[in-house]
This record gives sequence, structure tokens and C-alpha cells, in this order.
Amino acid sequence: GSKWSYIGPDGEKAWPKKYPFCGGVFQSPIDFHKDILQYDSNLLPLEFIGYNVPSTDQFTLINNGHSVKMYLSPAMSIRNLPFEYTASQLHLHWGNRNKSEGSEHTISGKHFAAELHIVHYNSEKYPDITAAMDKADGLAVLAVLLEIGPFNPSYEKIFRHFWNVKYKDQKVLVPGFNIQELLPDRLDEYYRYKGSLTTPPCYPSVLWTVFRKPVKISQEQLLALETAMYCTESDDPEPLEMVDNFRNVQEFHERLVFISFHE
Ligand SMILES: NS(=O)(=O)c1c(F)c(F)c(S(=O)(=O)CCO)c(N[C@H]2CCCc3ccccc32)c1F
Ligand SMILES: [Zn+2]
Repeated sequence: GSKWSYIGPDGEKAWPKKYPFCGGVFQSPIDFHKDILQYDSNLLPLEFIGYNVPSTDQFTLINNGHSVKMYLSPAMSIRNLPFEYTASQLHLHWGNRNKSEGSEHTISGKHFAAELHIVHYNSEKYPDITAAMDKADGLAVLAVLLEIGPFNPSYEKIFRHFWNVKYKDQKVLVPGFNIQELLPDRLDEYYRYKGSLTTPPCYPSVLWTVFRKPVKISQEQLLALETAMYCTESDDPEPLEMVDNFRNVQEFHERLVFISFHE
């Protein structure tokens, strides 16, 4: 089993001991700040295929002890990237009820409340995510920064199920819906860079697309995310709250982040 965590002796400083790539190059997440950004006019809006999943389909939502992740339909894919990438799963990163600053990427040093990741693999070159996840061109992850605002009915289609996946390895079925509803309206404005998985094994295999515009969820929805789940199994005598499951930003030497928008 994956013996790593976000706190204590198995926390992120210890990851490289068991997972050497975590101490390697091209690590994510990073801070987006002015002097590493470069406008690139070739960065087109992403095109989503099959994201509007009928409610007759069902997604499996599971607490894997590190995050809450939802398996997606293999009919979902993205075009306008160097290859066609097929959706695998989405998951979230967040803080805690006293410090709602749990995003992984930051903008000019600012954390957002939480961050949604939609993980895809290069289905043109690799048969499945396991074959793709350690290849330089293997994965593409979309990231949405979340901040406080009005109640968000689209995110609620996932959040309403958190009470059924409170403990590690619990799962529940979520009726299909249009996953594009989880994205901001400006799909043409994003940050793009080559980075890594932000959890062990930290493979430098991810083409990151972080949308510029945050999406709003309500204070109550954020509190549910921050308080509903545990890293431990339901019968564990020492329950561990699933909070602060974000990696700190990594050094970003001599590299650029390409942006599809003008400042
Ligand atoms: N932030 S991140 O880098 O996007 C990111 C996570 F943060 C994250 F927690 C996960 S995990 O939930 O699978 C728990 C740890 O692997 C993943 N899984 C990916 C990569 C690892 C293997 C795998 C296999 C099938 C589907 C997805 C994935 C992940 F990519
Ligand atoms: Zn993630």
C-alpha cells in the first residue's frame, strides 16, 4: 500500500526517500508569478468530447485515504492538446476549517481555497493510465482553482455524496452530469507548463493546464469538503481527518509557464 501522507513522518519532506522522483525535476505544484510567465498565441481553447455524461451513467466516487476521487467515463476526452487525452478520474485538494487555503497551485503567492484536478492520459500512445503515468507525454491534468462565493449546484452533484464516503475505501455511485459545468466559463484563459504528479510517485509526466479564472463554491460547501472525510477506515480507533491534502509549491528554476492570455 502507498505509505505516504501530508503530515508527520511520512509527510512530503520524506516522500523522496521512498519515491525518488518526488525529489527530482519538473515537480508540481508551482507558484505562477509575473517573471516566469510568457504569452503563447498557439495556446488554443481546449475542446471537450463526451464530457456531457447522461444521468443514466454513473461515476464511482471513492475515498482513497489521500483524497476523494471520482472515476470518469472513457468516452470523455480532450482535443487541442499535442495528443488526444482520455479522462481517468477527478479529485480535489483542500485545507482545513480554520485555514481555507488548500489549493496546490498559487498565483503571486496566493493560495485559493481548494483545487479540482481532472486527470487524463495520452490514449493515442498508451493503452491505459498505468502505462502512461510514468511517460513524459503520458498525462494531462486540468486544474480549477476554487474560491468562496455563491452556492454552486454543479459541484453539489459531487459534494452531496461526501457523507457516504467518509472513510477510506468507502465508495458511492454518482449519477452522470456535464463535467464541463465544473470548469470556469473562460476555457481560453489558462496557465500551461510541464510538471509532475503532486503525489507520490511524483512522475514528471503531466502537461498541466490551470484555468486562470477561479470557480466559486459556497462557504458551506467548502466546510463540507474540509470536514466530511477521514484518511482512516471506519473502524480505525484513531481517526485521522482528511485535511490539508495539498503539496507545497516546488522550486521552478530556469523554466517558463506559458499563458494563453495577456496580463
Ligand atoms: N494531483 S495529481 O497529480 O493529479 C494526483 C493526485 F493528487 C492523486 F491523489 C492521485 S490518486 O488519488 O490516485 C492517489 C495517489 O496516486 C492521482 N492519481 C493518478 C496518478 C497516480 C496513479 C493513478 C492511477 C490511475 C488514475 C490516476 C492516477 C493524481 F494524479
Ligand atoms: Zn491532484
